[in-house]
Amino acid sequence: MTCSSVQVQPYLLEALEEKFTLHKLDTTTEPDKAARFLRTHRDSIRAVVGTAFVGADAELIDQLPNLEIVSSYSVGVDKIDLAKCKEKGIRVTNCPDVSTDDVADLALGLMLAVSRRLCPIDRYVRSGLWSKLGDYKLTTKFFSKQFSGKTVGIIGPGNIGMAIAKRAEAFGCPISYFSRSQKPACINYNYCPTVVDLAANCDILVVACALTPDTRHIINRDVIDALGPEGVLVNIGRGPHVDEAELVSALLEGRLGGAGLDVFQDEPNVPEELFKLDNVVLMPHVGSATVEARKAMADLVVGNLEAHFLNKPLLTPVV
Ligand SMILES: O=CC(=O)O
Repeated sequence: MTCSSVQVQPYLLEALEEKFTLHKLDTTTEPDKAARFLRTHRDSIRAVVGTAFVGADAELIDQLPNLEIVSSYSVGVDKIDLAKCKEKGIRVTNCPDVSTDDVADLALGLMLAVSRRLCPIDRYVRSGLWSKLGDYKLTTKFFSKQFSGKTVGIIGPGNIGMAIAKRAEAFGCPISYFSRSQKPACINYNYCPTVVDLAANCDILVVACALTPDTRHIINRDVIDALGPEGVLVNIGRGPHVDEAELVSALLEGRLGGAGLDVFQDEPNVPEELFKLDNVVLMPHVGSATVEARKAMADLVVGNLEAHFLNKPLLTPVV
């Protein structure tokens, strides 16, 4: 079995080491070393443990002639070539549901942090400005805005989208949503048939859908312009959902009110222009990074592998 060892917690590595023969592929290593690793182990590898950052693309799959299963330590499976797996009869599993609450909590945290400018105001205290300059003032720089009651627009009312909607409702926020068709479970929410329509009719727009070819750059210039200079974008989905160059220029030019971002186009690289903006909150892709969720995810990864090798039904199959 191979596992990208840089983003997984020791608990998962220990469990994998205890139950399987584990070969750890350090994906931060030079390409030569990774190629040597694959040449050495290619025939013995029957399973790959992927992550939200490194999955199994066509090139990797083609190098592993005996690959039977990809068990991903993530909800999203956008880093796995699912069509290729299907074609080759390779099974794929992920970790749904166990991090839903944590990702939704982070989305709410980002909405609150951007609206109330929590990060720059925290820096105001840490840098000693409170005692030096006196009480924090409603200057343009730290302009804090009410979150309660704002209209929240959700792209993708799946498990995570609905968990976000439920939380935002508790803050008195009316909910609107976009998906390809109206959802019976969203009877109390306002359906918008296009993303531009949704952006034009909400204060805070949240990306909570899966990344597919259809949803790549679902946040483009038209959507950003519809959201406007008072609007806030929150992305807890995947970086490529957003046309990042458009987002950066909209924020720099004041055409968008703010952004709370947990994911980026080219992680771990974040556009440096964003670092100086007080209306932007940046997270290093940590939506599911709680001790509780990550343990449950690790248990699912191992449980799926055990089920596969014991010829039992997979716990959370994707393919
Ligand atoms: O991004 C995190 C995940 O897909 O679990």
